Amino acid sequence: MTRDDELRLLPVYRGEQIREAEAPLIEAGRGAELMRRAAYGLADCVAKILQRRGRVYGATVTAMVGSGNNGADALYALSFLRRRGAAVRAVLVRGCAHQASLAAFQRAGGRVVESVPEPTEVLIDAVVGTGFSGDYQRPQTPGLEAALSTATVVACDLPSGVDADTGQAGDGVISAEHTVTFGGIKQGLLAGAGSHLSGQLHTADIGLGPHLPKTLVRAVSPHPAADVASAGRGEPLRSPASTDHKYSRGTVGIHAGSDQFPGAAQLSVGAAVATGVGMVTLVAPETVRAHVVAAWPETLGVEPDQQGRQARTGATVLGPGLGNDPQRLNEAQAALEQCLDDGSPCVLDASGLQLIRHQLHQRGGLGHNVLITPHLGEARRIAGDLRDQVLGRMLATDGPKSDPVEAARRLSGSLDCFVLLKGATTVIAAPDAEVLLHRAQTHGRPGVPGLATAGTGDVLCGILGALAATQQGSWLDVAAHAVHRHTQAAAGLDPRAEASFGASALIRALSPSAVAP
Ligand SMILES: NC(=O)C1=CN([C@@H]2O[C@H](COP(=O)(O)OP(=O)(O)OC[C@H]3O[C@@H](n4cnc5c(N)ncnc54)[C@H](OP(=O)(O)O)[C@@H]3O)[C@@H](O)[C@H]2O)[C@@H](O)CC1
Ligand SMILES: Nc1ncnc2c1ncn2[C@@H]1O[C@H](COP(=O)(O)OP(=O)(O)O)[C@@H](O)[C@H]1O
Repeated sequence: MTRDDELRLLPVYRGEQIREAEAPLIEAGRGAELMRRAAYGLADCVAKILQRRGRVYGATVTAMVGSGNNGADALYALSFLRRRGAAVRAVLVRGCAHQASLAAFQRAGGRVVESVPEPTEVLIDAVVGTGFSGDYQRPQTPGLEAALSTATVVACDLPSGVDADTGQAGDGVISAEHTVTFGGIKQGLLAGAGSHLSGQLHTADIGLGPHLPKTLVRAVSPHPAADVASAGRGEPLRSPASTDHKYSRGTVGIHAGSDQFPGAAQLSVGAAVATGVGMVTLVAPETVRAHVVAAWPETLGVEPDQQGRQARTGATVLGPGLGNDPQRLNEAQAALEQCLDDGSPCVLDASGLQLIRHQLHQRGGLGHNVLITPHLGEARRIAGDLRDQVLGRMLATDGPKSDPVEAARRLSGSLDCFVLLKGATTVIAAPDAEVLLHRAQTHGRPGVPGLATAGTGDVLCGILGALAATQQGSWLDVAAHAVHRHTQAAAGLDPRAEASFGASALIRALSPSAVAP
């Protein structure tokens, strides 16, 4: 287990990087050893699932086996399971299979079948792994659909038909409850559709460690693969010193809310207060301030035209609920320019993202003190402003070029700022091409769907502002902690992922002792 203020960072690879790492070992004649280790890892995971369901001896395990090495891993895994007394079956989806593994499977007592037998307790999906290309059609094997409603599905390396790099997947891909991935976590298991199709992730160490390249992409954990030997630790959060006063602890200024959207200010301010910060200043019109200060009396309210006379805050949040009021946007523009001049951390969210276009004209980019936090739709609008069609295609939800990881990286490079692309997996990209992926999950399983509700982005802004004001790390570390806290609070509120809470409940979950609005 990690401490709350500490994050595990796990390396994440593209399929090609794993293949390159395997190549010297295969050339040295160690391909069979890699495969045995992969198969052992898969069999071990399946055996644990069977033990939880009852017992391994006598259980039925069926694999959908393709003609490449991915299918071979499954055939060897079935041979291991046969030795522990399981009844093992293989459907040869392409009519043929890797010869040595098929021979071993049959020697062990496994049976090749034409349909998925009933009952099948665990179904292994091993049609295609990193060798996948083109379109994927789900096998039309008799009994498969029936088995999918009762069996636990375990994907071998990655669900068949998921792109190992982008996570893109067609309709036919079978959703796995578990994926046992070999050598290192593939990007496609955490991005795009792959992030929810892959289920709970397990990493089998097949000895590639010294051959794996340094990767610029890492996953923010905890998740069950946190036992990966190469896991690193993120910067821990700094607690306030006993000698701190409110100014030295860190102050955040939030430009949020309008007559149309006063609630956004309340959510951002409340989240900043609950996260913990020396002082929260809200820059907003009187009607909004009255509303927010009634809920959070510790807030310092400032009239927008007085903002220049206030002491500067350590971090600034610009955007939640500002709407399209030109005056409010001009005020936010002035605050942004001040941040760009003094280099203090600044978050641009929601309406604040409209300020980007002007800055591009003026300065050609934003700067490394700025973090923008678009969701996919907002990122597509920015791609339009940039007239970047390639980026637009990468940001399509399910188009052939959809690639959220590369999209966030490209946006970060174009704007010369940090990018936090929100979604079920949040992608945090730095201008130097480093990327952190945070898959929202509950007990290791993908999905905190309760976050899909209006106002949770405003809460995230408040957390980001408070952490930026009180921490010294780079935006990459601060944003990872913020997204993690946000998701943990939601998962804690909603352990069964029933999506039954509103954004204001998240604030109380961040700090139960914060005054309830
Ligand atoms: N290298 C190693 O030693 C190690 C590799 N390891 C394992 O190997 C996996 C990679 O194995 P791989 O390279 O054999 O590719 P793989 O994923 O089995 O796919 C090739 C097969 O898929 C088929 N196919 C392709 N596209 C398709 C489609 N659209 N729809 C349907 N089928 C399609 C293609 O058929 P074809 O089109 O050529 O007839 C071919 O038969 C990797 O994920 C890991 O599990 C581990 O054991 C560690 C050691
Ligand atoms: N299905 C989901 N699973 C996990 N997190 C989600 C999901 N949908 C949305 N989120 C998270 O919820 C937040 C929503 O932010 P945003 O769309 O800006 O909301 P709003 O503008 O209404 O406050 C983001 O942090 C996003 O990552």
